[in-house]
Amino acid sequence: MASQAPFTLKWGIMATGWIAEMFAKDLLTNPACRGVSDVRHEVVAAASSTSKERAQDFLTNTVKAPSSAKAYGSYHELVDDPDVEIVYVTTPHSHHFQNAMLALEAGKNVLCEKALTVTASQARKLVEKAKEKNVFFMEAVWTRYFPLSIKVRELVKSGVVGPIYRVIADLSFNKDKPDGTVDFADSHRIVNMDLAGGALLDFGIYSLTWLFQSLYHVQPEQEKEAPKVVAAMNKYHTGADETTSIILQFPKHKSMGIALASLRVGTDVDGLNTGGPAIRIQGSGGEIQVMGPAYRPLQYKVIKKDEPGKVEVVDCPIPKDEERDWGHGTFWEADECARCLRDGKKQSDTMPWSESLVIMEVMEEALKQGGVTYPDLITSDVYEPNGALNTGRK
Ligand SMILES: NC(=O)C1=CN([C@@H]2O[C@H](COP(=O)(O)OP(=O)(O)OC[C@H]3O[C@@H](n4cnc5c(N)ncnc54)[C@H](OP(=O)(O)O)[C@@H]3O)[C@@H](O)[C@H]2O)C=CC1
Ligand SMILES: O=C1OC[C@@H](O)[C@H](O)[C@H]1O
Repeated sequence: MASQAPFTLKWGIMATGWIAEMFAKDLLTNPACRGVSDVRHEVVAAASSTSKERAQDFLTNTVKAPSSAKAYGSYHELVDDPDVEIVYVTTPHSHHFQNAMLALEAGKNVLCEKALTVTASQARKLVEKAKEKNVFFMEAVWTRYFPLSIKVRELVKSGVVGPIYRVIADLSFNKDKPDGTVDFADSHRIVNMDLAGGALLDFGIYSLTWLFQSLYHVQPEQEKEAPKVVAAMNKYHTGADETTSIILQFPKHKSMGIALASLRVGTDVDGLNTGGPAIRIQGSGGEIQVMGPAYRPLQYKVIKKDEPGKVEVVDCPIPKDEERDWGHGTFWEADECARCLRDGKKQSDTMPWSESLVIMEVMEEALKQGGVTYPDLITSDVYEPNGALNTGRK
């Protein structure tokens, strides 16, 4: 019997920074290397707000896209390209609302990097626009699509360690310097308030992802309970949060989660994971541990209360395309986008709009309690197609 041709999704990459490179290279890997045959990807265009030359260099030299891929010197041109079926928004958090709206307004499907937006209101407006335009829209929380995450969600649902009552998740990097600063220039997007920097929106979202994956997402729809939030933040001299701790309480489910993020201490103390798991999913009958980093986990362990000393260790390596010498792990979320589009779905069941919105509400509340206030330009939910965030750097 002849096998069906794979569904092909044609991508346009908006911006040419670090994650754009990781993702575009993943798109260009052979899906067979990860055992996928039903979908495939093409990079048909990339745009840089800096210059067309930068976009061309990105396509030709950085990611080695086919020569037919088009380079644009503006985000506007990218979203107007009829060959582009889905736009991947890879700008700093500050820009996501305006850039994703630009693409949605043009009728494009959109995969938008995390954190989805700076405010919950911005996220709601994007969801409304996706609905109005009848297009696919998803927050790029790639970790959720890892086979490891899928397996851990299954384990949680199966009750292998009993009902889950507590989850502790940490994504922190020790960037502490003896002079009291951290190892990022004040202009760097991770600490720059104009770019919505800070530990929460950059790292903490992954800690929250693990809380939400194992305490919220797995709950039946009719039982879903938005958490109560208690948060504390220490602020860096730029005004961004440098160490953030959030407690989420789900009283109806008798469960709690603790999400941690810091630029001063590291989850992985010595680079060898000697410090233990980044994530502990604790049930009455045992615990599932995930070795970090939280965004790209490669191993989990199951420890049961009634089997003392016995630890099931499962490695989940990221497959590599040997020919392209590449495999970062973002291809699984790309495959999800392709399958959703193939199947006519406008949102992903694994990262539904409703959950992105609840997470944005949680982060907004945490920022409020922590006293972090971002500039008006980047918290506005008024779409400005020709504003600075859509047309070039301020
Ligand atoms: N999923 C993941 O694992 C990761 C996700 N991220 C997320 O991706 C997004 C981008 O992060 P990352 O790639 O590390 O960031 P980079 O700074 O490396 O790239 C961001 C790009 O955005 C464009 N840009 C437009 N306006 C500005 C501006 N005012 N200042 C800086 N850049 C601007 C630039 O591209 P150009 O000049 O071409 O327009 C720039 O190269 C963030 O939301 C981040 O949270 C980041 C790292 C990993
Ligand atoms: O999303 C991310 O994951 C990896 C981190 O290094 C990066 O800063 C962050 O944006």
